[in-house]
Amino acid sequence: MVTFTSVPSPSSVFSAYASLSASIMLFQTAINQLVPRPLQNYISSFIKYYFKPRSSKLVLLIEERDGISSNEIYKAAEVYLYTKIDSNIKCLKITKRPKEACINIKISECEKIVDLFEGIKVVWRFNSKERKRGSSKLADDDVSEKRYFKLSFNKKYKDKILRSYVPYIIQKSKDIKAEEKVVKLHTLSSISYSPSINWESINLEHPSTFETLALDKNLKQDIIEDLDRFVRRKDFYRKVGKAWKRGYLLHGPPGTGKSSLIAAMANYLKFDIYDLELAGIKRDSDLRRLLLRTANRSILVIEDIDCSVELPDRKGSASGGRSKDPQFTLSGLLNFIDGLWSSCGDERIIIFTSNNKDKLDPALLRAGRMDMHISMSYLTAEGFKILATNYLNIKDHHLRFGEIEELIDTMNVTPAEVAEELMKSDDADVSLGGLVSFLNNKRKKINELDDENRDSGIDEIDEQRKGKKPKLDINKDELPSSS
Ligand SMILES: Nc1ncnc2c1ncn2[C@@H]1O[C@H](COP(=O)(O)OP(=O)(O)OP(=O)(O)O)[C@@H](O)[C@H]1O
Ligand SMILES: [Mg+2]
Repeated sequence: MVTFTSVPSPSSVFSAYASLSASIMLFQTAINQLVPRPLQNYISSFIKYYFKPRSSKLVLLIEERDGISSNEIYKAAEVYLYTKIDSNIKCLKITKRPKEACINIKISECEKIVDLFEGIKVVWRFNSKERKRGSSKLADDDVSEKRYFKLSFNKKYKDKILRSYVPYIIQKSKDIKAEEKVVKLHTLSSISYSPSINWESINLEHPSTFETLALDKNLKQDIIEDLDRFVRRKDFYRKVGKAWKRGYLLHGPPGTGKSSLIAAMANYLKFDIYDLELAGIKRDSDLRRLLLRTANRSILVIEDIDCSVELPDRKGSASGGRSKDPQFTLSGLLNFIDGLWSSCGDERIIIFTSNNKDKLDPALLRAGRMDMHISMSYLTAEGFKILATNYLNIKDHHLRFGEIEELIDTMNVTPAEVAEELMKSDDADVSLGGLVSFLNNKRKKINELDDENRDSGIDEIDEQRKGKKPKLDINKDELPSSS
């Protein structure tokens, strides 16, 4: 809640005010004898109102609470002002609640913070008043504190401050909080056969980011742009009547970075991950409950979707306890998710991963289902350089890069295989030497296999083993472009 108060400006107007008050008193004495009392009062208040000196300052009172609900502007100001604490401040308040991890630092009552917004000077002060709740018979500790900020500035900027500065502070505090947010990984609780299957969470400590991912740089750029577009399109989704969600299908051989990409996306957006292991779910009611308990601004992940839906105990066998239920199919699951998501929840991302796109249910591949199909391919020379920077801190070039890049270009090797070699020693020369041996051995094995195939009359050498990289397969099922 914001309230306005006019405040007399101290020095310049004070003397004028004093002499004016004296004249008013003289005038009052003179008319005291002539004019009846009620009329006197009226005239006096009329004169005081019109001759009172006007202040150029306006103060906004920003109270912590508005009735029983909290005041968003107050909370935002607390977060924002923390970033404005500088060396001029001499007195700060620090607090820490028992369950909090870090110390909260706030400005204290004796301090003021001066801020500049588009050339306008504003001054912030913090105030608090103790007040007893209810009757005077209450115990001493039943005292509440009324806390508020006073934001003062020249009143000619009232509109600018209300229309631009206050929204700016709210947005800024949201950005600061988003930056500080710790991303969580939610997994199904270990008592998987209990009827009360639920999510449990830990901090996602996966360090993967888009910088550390060994991926084609155009593909990386495409993914980042797609995510950015998605999060800023709230109004657009509403306008076209689509649920604000986005689906990605990541497919590619094991060790090409599908899980690492999911972690990078979560770290980039600061979205929590819900890792839904379908094998742990026995009842549709559990699935529905779990999905309903996922939060907004989150990523729902179903890994190895081609395997998950073919579990024997999901097919209605007695052991699965679903013998009378209709078969649990992928399309059923997708419809279920679609239905729930269309009716509740905002800013949701769903990601399916698969090692084999050919095995996938057509329901998943049909147009409009997954918005973006991302093929995670084998390592390229460009990707190798990213891994060398990550693991060995080599930023420019190394003597062994030439032969390594040549080998990588002629065979399918996963980033995971190369990463494992690069971790074997802190010494770059030793690690890269080990990698060259590993790649040469792999090359030799591929050649031997090719020879065997040729001898047994198989002309057509499998493209994968021959060394061709799968092409990037970005199947964007884009929404119409927004204005
Ligand atoms: N593209 C990549 N960029 C950087 N590191 C990678 C990449 N791919 C794999 N790695 C490394 O290999 C490890 C395994 O990769 P990840 O688990 O992401 O592969 P995956 O495709 O999910 O494999 P799977 O199909 O077996 O689940 C990662 O922890 C990471 O160290
Ligand atoms: Mg994985």
